[in-house]
Amino acid sequence: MRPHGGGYQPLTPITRNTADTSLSEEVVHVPERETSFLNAFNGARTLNINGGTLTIQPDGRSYSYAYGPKGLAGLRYNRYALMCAFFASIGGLEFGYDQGVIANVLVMKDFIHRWPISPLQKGMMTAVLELGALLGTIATGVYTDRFSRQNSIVAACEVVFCVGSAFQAFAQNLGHLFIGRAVGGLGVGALSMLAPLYMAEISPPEVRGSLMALEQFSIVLGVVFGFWIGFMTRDLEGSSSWRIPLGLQLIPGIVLAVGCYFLPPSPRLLVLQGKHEDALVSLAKLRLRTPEEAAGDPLLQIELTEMRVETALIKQALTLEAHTQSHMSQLAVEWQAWRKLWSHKLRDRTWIGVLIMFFQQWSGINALLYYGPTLVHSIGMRGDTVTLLVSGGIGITQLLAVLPAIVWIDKVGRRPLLRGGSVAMSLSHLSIAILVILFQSDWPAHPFAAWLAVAGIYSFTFAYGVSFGPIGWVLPSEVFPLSLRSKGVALSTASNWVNNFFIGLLTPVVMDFSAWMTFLIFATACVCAYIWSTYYVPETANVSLEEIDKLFRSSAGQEEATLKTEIEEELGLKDLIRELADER
Ligand SMILES: O[C@H]1[C@H](O)[C@@H](O)[C@H](O)[C@@H](O)[C@H]1O
Repeated sequence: MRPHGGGYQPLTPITRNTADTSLSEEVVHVPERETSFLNAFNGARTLNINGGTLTIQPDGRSYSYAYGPKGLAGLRYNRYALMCAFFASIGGLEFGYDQGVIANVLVMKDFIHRWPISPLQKGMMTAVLELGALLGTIATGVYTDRFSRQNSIVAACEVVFCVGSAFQAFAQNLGHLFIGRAVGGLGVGALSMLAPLYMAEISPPEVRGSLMALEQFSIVLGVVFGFWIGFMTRDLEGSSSWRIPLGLQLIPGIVLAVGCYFLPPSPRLLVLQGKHEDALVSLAKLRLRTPEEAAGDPLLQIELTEMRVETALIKQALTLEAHTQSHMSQLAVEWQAWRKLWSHKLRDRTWIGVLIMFFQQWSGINALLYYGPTLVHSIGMRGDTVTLLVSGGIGITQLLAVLPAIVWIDKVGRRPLLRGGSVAMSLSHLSIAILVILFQSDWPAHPFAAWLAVAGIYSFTFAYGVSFGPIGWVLPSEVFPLSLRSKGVALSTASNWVNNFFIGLLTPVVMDFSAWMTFLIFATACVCAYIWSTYYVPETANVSLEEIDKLFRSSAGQEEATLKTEIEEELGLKDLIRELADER
């Protein structure tokens, strides 16, 4: 028997008013043809519930649900969640915009004339934002669960980001610019983890990947805007050439901060904070149900109960630890929570969060974004064409590539995209390395080979853009349990910033030493990424966030599994599924 008084309040059992729902067994709308095909073999039943489906396996216990079809078609059924996710992703736009704009600003005539800084200082100007972002990410991981997700986003935008951008745009000396970038970085870091976190928490399982890939869409849209706006203003007279593009980033920051007041709160965070009624209201809104429908809708009840089960499970575990923690300082409790991410139960997931960002960065995308022009320069191309072709082109290619990712990520799943993407990325790097070895001594005599190398850059970028680009922002928010999700995502985002920082630092050094070796290093990283995604990454597509626990069951322990089953029984989840399974 599970010990009682274990720290979670038993909740009112689920009461379902079937009269309010359109529950029918005859399959009016099955999300996937394969599902019904498979069902015919394994005896699973698919029930249609208010436009969504619940598939119950013959054991009467395992189930999966969806509010609509998978992939793009499902977005129509989740248009409100889509709108909210799209809005939250403006946080990513800010992040990409800075990357796009800074490359242009640092080479603008007025800027160089006013502040003739050394290459090292230029590097520091870029890196200080990354370091600020790293700090912002970790700090957000510490504090965010105490507030609503919207308030955290507003704080990141208003207080930190807007102050940072204003400092940059109105800078009177280098110090202002430096401070502006460091402070702005704090906000960028906070937003880069808060937006995916919120998006994962409001998304239904069947379109979660597509909705979350919007983060990457916004980041690269930001890169494209930043690059082209900087490109257009760079010949303006005086400081407006760089003040305008730096100042323009205030606009999306303000739009996001104001719009946040209209976003529904994250139902998962509300459950974690014990506000179950509010969570149901928010969930109903997100799933396009009226409050009256919500009370009797089995899909909503299942989703909400799964969240309650997980929270109860965590609280239970925390109560067992409370004894140890009662004499600990706040700081020690916080430290304990971070350490838990590396406990044997959770470290598989933590590695996934950290490594996906490691491989995303070591694929070499930012080496191309930051130093691509230098590279293409070395293969005999000059002037504006170079910058346009590489920096401008890479942004646009990434933007185009994210579209198929949005369509496929839930249909074919995360793993096939990661595996296919890493093969294509390593082949592209490898061919560039070979071309460099063969023709570096005389590029002008081999224009075809030079263009082939440019094609290699583009094919790499496209492969990255459908795989590690978007999935780097999807996977971390999916794999962690509710109580540690914000810290886990913070750690994974921190891995993005740390590796991003090292790539920026090391690429010019290695490139200077040997261009082909640089590409070979990236090719090797992509081969490792292939092995890793094949053997270590579980498929999280179409699984609810709470059910993802099962994918890691191997490391979660039998004791916890039994406890979970008991809590599911107690909160009525099992009864609800059984009742639905028996209903004729
Ligand atoms: O996903 C993004 C995106 O691909 C950006 O272009 C890149 O600069 C970032 O570092 C990365 O995290």
